[in-house]
Amino acid sequence: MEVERLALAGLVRLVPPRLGDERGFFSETFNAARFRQAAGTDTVFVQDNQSLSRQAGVLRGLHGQRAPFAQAKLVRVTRGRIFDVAVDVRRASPTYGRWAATELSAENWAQLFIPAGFLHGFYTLEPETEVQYKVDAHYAADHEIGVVWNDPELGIAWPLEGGSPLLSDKDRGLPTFADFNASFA
Ligand SMILES: Cc1cn([C@H]2C[C@H](O)[C@@H](COP(=O)(O)OP(=O)(O)O[C@H]3O[C@@H](C)C(=O)[C@@H](O)[C@H]3O)O2)c(=O)[nH]c1=O
Repeated sequence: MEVERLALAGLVRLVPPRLGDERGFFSETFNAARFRQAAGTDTVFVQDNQSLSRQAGVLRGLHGQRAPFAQAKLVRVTRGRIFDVAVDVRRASPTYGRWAATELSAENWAQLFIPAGFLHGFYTLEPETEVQYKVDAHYAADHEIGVVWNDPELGIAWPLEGGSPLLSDKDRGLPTFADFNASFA
């Protein structure tokens, strides 16, 4: 397994091996023991999620959940390609408010582990993009938190292609990072 630690502590990019033969390939996309060793975490996942985005230029994010339902996520792409982003909103973190990104695709087979305490979002770079991710806490609608994708203070360099991204109504209405911070004051 290829393991790369990204610039923000705890963020890990993993590429599990693919064993190819004339039929195609086989891959252990999640192996608890190998994952624990590679990511250096005791995370126990309790829910698997999948989304399909019909077109390139769909943006979902930036999302998280408040304690006690904060979620660590292990994200991968089984069809298409995304620009995947994590924003550090761990209150005591020296990198609070900083973001990191990596490309995940069905082709590169990479996964991103995002610890609890980050916001997560992605932008689809191809049509019919299928994202699958494991989370370590159940969905809790009344504990959802978020920040608007284009917040100027965060300054995420989304690789926008062809104008405005396609967003949900909920994501269009997310607060700025300043308002998000004020809600903790
Ligand atoms: C996230 C989630 C949503 N839902 C429901 C709520 C709603 O009716 C429908 C679609 O939800 P959303 O619009 O929030 O879906 P989406 O915008 O794809 O939200 C996801 O975005 C990415 C970036 C993440 O990191 C995820 O954790 C999640 O927040 O699915 C669940 O039932 N369980 C879940 O775990």
